[in-house]
Amino acid sequence: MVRILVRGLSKFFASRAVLEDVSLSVEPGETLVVLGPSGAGKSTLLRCVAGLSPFDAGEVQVNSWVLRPGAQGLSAGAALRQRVGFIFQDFGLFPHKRAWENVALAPRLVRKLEAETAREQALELLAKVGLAARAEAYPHQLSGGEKQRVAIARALAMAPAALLGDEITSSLDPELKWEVVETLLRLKGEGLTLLLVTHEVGLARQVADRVLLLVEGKVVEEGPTQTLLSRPRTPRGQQFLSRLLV
Ligand SMILES: Nc1ncnc2c1ncn2[C@@H]1O[C@H](COP(=O)(O)OP(=O)(O)OP(=O)(O)O)[C@@H](O)[C@H]1O
Repeated sequence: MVRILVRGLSKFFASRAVLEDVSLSVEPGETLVVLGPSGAGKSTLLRCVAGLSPFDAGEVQVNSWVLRPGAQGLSAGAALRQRVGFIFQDFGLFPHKRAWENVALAPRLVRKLEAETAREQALELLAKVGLAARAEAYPHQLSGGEKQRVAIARALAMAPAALLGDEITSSLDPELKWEVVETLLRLKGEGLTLLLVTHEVGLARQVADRVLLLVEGKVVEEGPTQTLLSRPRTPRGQQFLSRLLV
């Protein structure tokens, strides 16, 4: 079971703060959706939590892994990513590899699984995300929703106890979004800790236990999904949500 804690995280690009004193927690098995407009700092926040980007102040703690400011934090991030899966907005699949090969690659290289074991595991994971019949397809032969589900299966192949997802439904048509939401709901049911960032209120409403609003690099407010989305407490939260819901 994984708990994610972020305390007082700040990050600057040149002298401009893109994240300012951001704190959040995701309890084991909980789904937190960070909601915010374009440029709010959502991707940057997720990359800091995954140990993919250095930050300037604060601390990220994922169970016993602690990431601190500077480059040293990034080497701790490499160990952390063995237990935490990261799903990128653009899927990040290898175009010349079949769906199952994309899923089997990291277990082969990092966990040193035998080829046949890695293939069997990949086929099982593709079945779990509803893609058993598409295992032999190349990414260009898959729809956006299918590609995203292969990316989820690939993240699951490292047996993560938590998944971080960056705008994982934003590029999909409405009917394909549902395929991914269904997959997320299933994973949530299995007790995975999920931290998702998005500008889509619909995704937050469908999967989040709690929502955190991030605007211009600052936490505006956070709370249980239904309460926060229907009755934001702060003027900035009200302003942000009314703009999104128009
Ligand atoms: N490498 C970089 N160098 C300088 N500025 C950057 C860099 N990466 C991001 N930024 C800036 O940091 C701010 C936050 O960007 P970020 O991508 O985290 O926002 P976001 O909320 O994920 O936006 P979107 O929803 O549009 O992806 C933006 O103003 C962006 O221009």
